Amino acid sequence: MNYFALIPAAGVGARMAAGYPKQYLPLLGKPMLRHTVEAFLRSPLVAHTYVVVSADDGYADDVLPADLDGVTVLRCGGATRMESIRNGLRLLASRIGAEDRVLVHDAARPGLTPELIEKLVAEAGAEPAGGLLALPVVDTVKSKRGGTVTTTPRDGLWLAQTPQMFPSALLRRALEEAPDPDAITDDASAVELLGLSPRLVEGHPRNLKVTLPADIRIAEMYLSMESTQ
Ligand SMILES: Nc1ccn([C@@H]2O[C@H](COP(=O)(O)OP(=O)(O)OP(=O)(O)O)[C@@H](O)[C@H]2O)c(=O)n1
Ligand SMILES: C[C@](O)(CO)[C@H](O)COP(=O)(O)O
Repeated sequence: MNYFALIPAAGVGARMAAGYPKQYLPLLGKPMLRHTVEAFLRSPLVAHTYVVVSADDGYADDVLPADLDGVTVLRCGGATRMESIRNGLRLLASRIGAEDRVLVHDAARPGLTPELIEKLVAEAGAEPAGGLLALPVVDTVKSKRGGTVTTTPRDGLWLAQTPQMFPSALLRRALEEAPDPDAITDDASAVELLGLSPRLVEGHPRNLKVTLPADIRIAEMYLSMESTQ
């Protein structure tokens, strides 16, 4: 069994509003996507990394040149994150075996480390339903429906991170059969819809998703620190 990384990197970064896709923003002088890919290139567990970009992407060839070993750029991005992943899996059907594990990881989470990849694989590599990094909720959680505000018990609540790792055949089936792919914001939820429970593996705050302008400084702070502890 081999482990492959699949990185959706075809988003436009509307909430970042940088004027170009946020995965190419410099963090400590290096493009975000390059930080993200390097976490997988540094991991001895990962056989190969595939990055999905949009067909008209004008940045990826500079950030991930063709002579960079261990990574392949696929120009098959879709209109949503789910579509980009599904298109990537379709292209890779002959290269990734049914029981091989696919680690889907957002380009926009550059704080991932080889140690976090190793932890995910150690704790969920043998799980038939796969697993994902996630963080237990530590704040008090409020719900607002119309004008009514209530407090939701935080026991058992987790915030999903990536990588999210599944046997490739299971992930393919989950994404192909998802009734409303637009409503699915992570891969695990497609697997949950098949009646399965992916394992939650505690991640780390450094693996934040860079979404808003304020996240850039936080990501740079974590990237300047060596340890995940
Ligand atoms: N059509 C899309 C949309 C998103 N993504 C990727 O999915 C990850 C998580 O998405 P998000 O943070 O929402 O990125 P964007 O869609 O770029 O951001 P926004 O929603 O603010 O436009 C990112 O690595 C993004 O590049 C993708 O591959 N294809
Ligand atoms: C996959 C994800 O990063 C898990 O937290 C998240 O669901 C992506 O969400 P977004 O709506 O694309 O920002």
